[in-house]
Amino acid sequence: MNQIQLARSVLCVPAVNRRALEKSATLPADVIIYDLEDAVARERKGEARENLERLFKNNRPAGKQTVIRINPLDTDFGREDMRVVLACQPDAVLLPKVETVANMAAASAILNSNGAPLRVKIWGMLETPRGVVNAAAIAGAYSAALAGGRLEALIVGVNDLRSQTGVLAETDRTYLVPWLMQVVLAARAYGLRVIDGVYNDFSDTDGFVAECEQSRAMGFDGKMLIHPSQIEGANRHFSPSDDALAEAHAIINAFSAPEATGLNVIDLNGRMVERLHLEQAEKLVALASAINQTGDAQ
Ligand SMILES: CC(C)(COP(=O)(O)OP(=O)(O)OC[C@H]1O[C@@H](n2cnc3c(N)ncnc32)[C@H](O)[C@@H]1OP(=O)(O)O)[C@@H](O)C(=O)NCCC(=O)NCCSC(=O)C[C@H](O)C(=O)O
Ligand SMILES: [Mg+2]
Repeated sequence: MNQIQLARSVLCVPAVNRRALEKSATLPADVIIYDLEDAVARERKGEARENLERLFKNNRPAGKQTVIRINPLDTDFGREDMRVVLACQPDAVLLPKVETVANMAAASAILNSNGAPLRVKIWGMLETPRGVVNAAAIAGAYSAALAGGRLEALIVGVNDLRSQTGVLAETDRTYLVPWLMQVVLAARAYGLRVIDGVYNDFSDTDGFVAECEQSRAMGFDGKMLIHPSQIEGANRHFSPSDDALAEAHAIINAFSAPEATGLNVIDLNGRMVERLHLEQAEKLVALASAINQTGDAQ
C-alpha cells in the first residue's frame, strides 16, 4: 500500500527569515513551504537562497515534507531558484502562478535534464484566472499518479485570485467557492492532492476555524498556512473526527460479518451502505493511522 503523505497543515516560511526557518523545524506542520517568491523582497532573493542551501546542507528538516516555492520560471529569479532546488532536493518544488501545461513542462524538463531523482515532485499553485480555467489540463498532463509525471499536488492562491478578479475577501467565500471546487475536481480527476489557500488574519481564530470547516467540507486535504498559531486548528480539522472514525469502523465490521459475504449492498442500522463506502472507510482508518504515527493525534 502507498504510504499516506499528510498535508493537513502546509506552513509557508519566508526563506529570508532565519528565525522562522529555524523555528519551522520544531513545529507540528505536515509540510513546510520555504518561500523564495512573494514573501521575499527582490533585493533579498540571494540571501534567501543562501539560507535554504545552508539549511538543507547542515540541518535538513526531518519528519515532515519539504517544499521550496520558486519565482516563476520565466523570470531570472525563477531560473536561479531552480538551481537551489536541484542542490537541496526537497520533496517538491512549488511553481507559483501556473497558467498552462507549458509551465509544468518547463519545470519538469529542468528537473529531468539535471538528473533530479523522481522523488522530487512538482506542486503547482493555481492563482490566476487562466490557471483556474486550465486546471484540468494542468492537473492531467504531468500527474505523478496517472501520467507518470512529477505533479503531486495543487494549491489555490486565493490572494492573487482575488486581486486579479476583483472578488472581495468576504468571510464565506461565496464567489470564490465555484473556482475552488473547480480546482478540487481537477485534482481529484487526476489523483492529485489539493490544498486550500491561506487565511490572512492569523489572529482571528474563529474565522480560521470556520474556513477550515468549509474547506474540509469542500474536499480539500489541508490548508496553506502563514503562522504557527494556525497549525493546531488545521491539523484538527483535516483529521478524521472521532464520530467519523467510529462510523468507518462500523462499516468495516459490518462488511466483514459472515452475513455480508457476497453482498455489495448492506443495511447498516436502517441505512444503505455500499462497497464504495467500505473503501472510503478503509481510507479514513488508514489516514487516522498515518496521523497517529506522527505522534500528534488530535
Ligand atoms: C505574518 C507574519 C509576518 C507575522 O510575523 P510576526 O509578527 O513575527 O509573528 P509573531 O510575532 O506572532 O510570531 C511568533 C513566533 O512565530 C514565528 N513565526 C511567525 N511566522 C512564522 C512562520 N510562517 N513560520 C515559522 N515561524 C513563524 C516568529 O518567528 C515568532 O517566533 P519566536 O521568535 O520564537 O517567538 C509571519 O507570520 C510571516 O511572515 N508569515 C509567512 C508569510 C508568508 O510566507 N507569505 C507567503 C505565503 S502567503 C501566499 O503565498 C499567498 C498566495 O500566494 C496567494 O496568492 O494567495
Ligand atoms: Mg500568490
